[in-house]
Amino acid sequence: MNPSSLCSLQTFPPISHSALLNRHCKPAYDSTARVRRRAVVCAERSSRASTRSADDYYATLKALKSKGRFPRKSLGQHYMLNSEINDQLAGAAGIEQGDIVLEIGPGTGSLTNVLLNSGAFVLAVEKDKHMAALVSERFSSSGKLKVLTEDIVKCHVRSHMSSLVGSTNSESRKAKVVANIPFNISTDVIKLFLPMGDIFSEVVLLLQEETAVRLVVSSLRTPEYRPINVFVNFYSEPEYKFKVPRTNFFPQPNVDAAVVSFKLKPPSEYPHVSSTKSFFSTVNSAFNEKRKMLRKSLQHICTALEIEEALTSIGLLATSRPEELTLDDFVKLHNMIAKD
Ligand SMILES: C[S@@+](CC[C@H](N)C(=O)[O-])C[C@H]1O[C@@H](n2cnc3c(N)ncnc32)[C@H](O)[C@@H]1O
Repeated sequence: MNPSSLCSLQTFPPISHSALLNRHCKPAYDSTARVRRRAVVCAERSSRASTRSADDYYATLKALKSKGRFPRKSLGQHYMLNSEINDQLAGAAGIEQGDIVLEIGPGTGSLTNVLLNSGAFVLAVEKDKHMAALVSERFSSSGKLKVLTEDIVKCHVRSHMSSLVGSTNSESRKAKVVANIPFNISTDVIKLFLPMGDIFSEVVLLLQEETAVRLVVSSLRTPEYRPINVFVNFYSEPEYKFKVPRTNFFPQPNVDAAVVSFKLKPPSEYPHVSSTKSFFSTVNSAFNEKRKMLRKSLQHICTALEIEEALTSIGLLATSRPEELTLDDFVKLHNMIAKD
């Protein structure tokens, strides 16, 4: 087994917030101390091998302490301790020299480091002003990082990206989003970025595993199939990449994570609907009362008879329920019954 595969098996025990801020804090158990010592050896080996500074457990604590910070739950601050996973995240997005990458929530900069080392120009959007300052200072000499202290959900992504693409002369290549995001803004981030296939080619996210499965694997006729699945498939080709056990984060969350890549469709490849607003409003209405047949739940759009006729003309049962329709079925149904 080579040293890098040893690193990937490394687990990191949780530590209390008070211990984090305590200068003289010592691990409570011998076994914990051994695990942590191994983590440091591993990090030293990989930094010797790759000339990258490691973002291991101790480096993360040190970085946080330098700003007098401890992880905030409200901001979903679970920092990545395993640089191999950051390498794999960047690898999943195929990051290469000259790419423009938007990173959401750089935190201490462990992923930012990998992205910059891959030759990308990074626009990092960080809500926590202390972490934004930390990451700016850390990479101040790179000349390839711009940090915005903003909430990504309220950020004017398009205008920031267009000024960046202009200034870095990369008009021909689309940008990418690569991020380990707080779990509580996953849906907002997906709704914000998936319809941006005109400026981004892919969005690679580290999500809560359950969310990752729900977005990518949920299939027809299962209780998990929801309007968000129709949305995701409308704008992208999603792929579940790999699971990331919770032990790789500090502090350790209560759930595992997983990496998902969304290859964004260019607008010319979106399914043809008269209006996306009216399409998604139809899909949402269909799922509002999931147990109801579409001929009932869509009666605010047209009569039950018209819905039955539309369903049978596209090869579906007149009694169909929403969880039985693929994206393509919804598109056909909408185009037959929509009034706009
Ligand atoms: C899960 S941590 C990941 C940190 C770092 N990328 C890593 O992998 O260790 C999430 C980061 O997102 C930041 N954050 C939380 N909510 C945000 C928001 N709405 N907009 C931008 N950044 C946010 C947090 O402050 C934190 O730094």
